[in-house]
Amino acid sequence: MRIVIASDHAAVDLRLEMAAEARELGHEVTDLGPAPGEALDYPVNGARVGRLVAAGTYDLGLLACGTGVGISISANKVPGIRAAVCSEPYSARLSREHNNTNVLALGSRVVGPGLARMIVREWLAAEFQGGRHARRVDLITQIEQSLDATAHSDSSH
Ligand SMILES: O=C(CO)[C@H](O)[C@H](O)[C@H](O)COP(=O)(O)O
Repeated sequence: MRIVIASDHAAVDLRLEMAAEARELGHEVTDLGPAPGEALDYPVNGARVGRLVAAGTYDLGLLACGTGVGISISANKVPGIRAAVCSEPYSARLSREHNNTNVLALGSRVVGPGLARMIVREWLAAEFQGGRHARRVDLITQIEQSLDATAHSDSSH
């Protein structure tokens, strides 16, 4: 898959680790930086990755900042982006299988390099399961499009 990756200044080392894992798994990875020592505010790269994935230039995005929170919030402001910040592999896998996430964010001050690689591996291996999950992801899209569908939705199983 075509993957775009970026971070802020707080997560350069973790980003390089994540990129290496994705490349070792055979993915084509484009790294938007920043370079070590360069200061960069997380919304800038959260939005850049979000826009590139939403436009279809890349299939998936990987992000990292100190906690993964700020950069995932930023990516999620781009319509079409479902970014999840994860600190263990189970949520990462389920975020793909159930929520069809297209961006994964990690925190360099939260997870170490080994765990980060495991989370990235799990997320990239997982596939959206569709079915009842597709209905829910469609509802998320409708919220994004201000259609207010959740106000009238049947929330039964
Ligand atoms: O945005 C964050 C929290 O969601 C990240 O942790 C940032 O990397 C952090 O705020 C950067 O802080 P710093 O003081 O500039 O290192």
